[in-house]
Amino acid sequence: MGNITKFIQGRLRGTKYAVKGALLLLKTEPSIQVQAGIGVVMTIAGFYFEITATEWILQTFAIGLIMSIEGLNTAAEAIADFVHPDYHDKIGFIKDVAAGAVFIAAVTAVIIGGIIYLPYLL
Ligand SMILES: Nc1ncnc2c1ncn2[C@@H]1O[C@H](COP(=O)(O)OP(=O)(O)OP(=O)(O)O)[C@@H](O)[C@H]1O
Repeated sequence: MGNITKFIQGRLRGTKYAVKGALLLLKTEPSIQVQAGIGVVMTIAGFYFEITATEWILQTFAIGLIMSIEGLNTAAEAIADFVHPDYHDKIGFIKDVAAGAVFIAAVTAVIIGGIIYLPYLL
């Protein structure tokens, strides 16, 4: 088998696991389910207000940003619980900063949403 074929097969396998992980997140993580729901509502709002292409890009980016960081937060929490199931200050720090990253993404998304929709509403 050629190197290129092996390379493509490896990438396809990687994509399969990545899709599996994304579906796992959507099936099992309440936070991601809420964010996906908000993403659907914002997409409907985008069609309703007929937002511009640039606004679609910003909105899609904001939704993707928050959901991907939430996924990393879930992974960090799972690693923390696996390596140290008991209470520990370091585990608390790891979980707090991971949650802080999601918060920063959420604030960013709210600001982007405000910039896009306030002119349509006012
Ligand atoms: N093992 C631990 N040691 C120290 N502090 C912890 C530990 N587990 C949780 N905490 C503290 O409790 C907070 C919440 O932790 P938890 O694992 O319940 O996350 P969560 O935000 O509720 O998770 P989810 O995203 O699943 O809702 C952490 O941010 C941390 O401050």
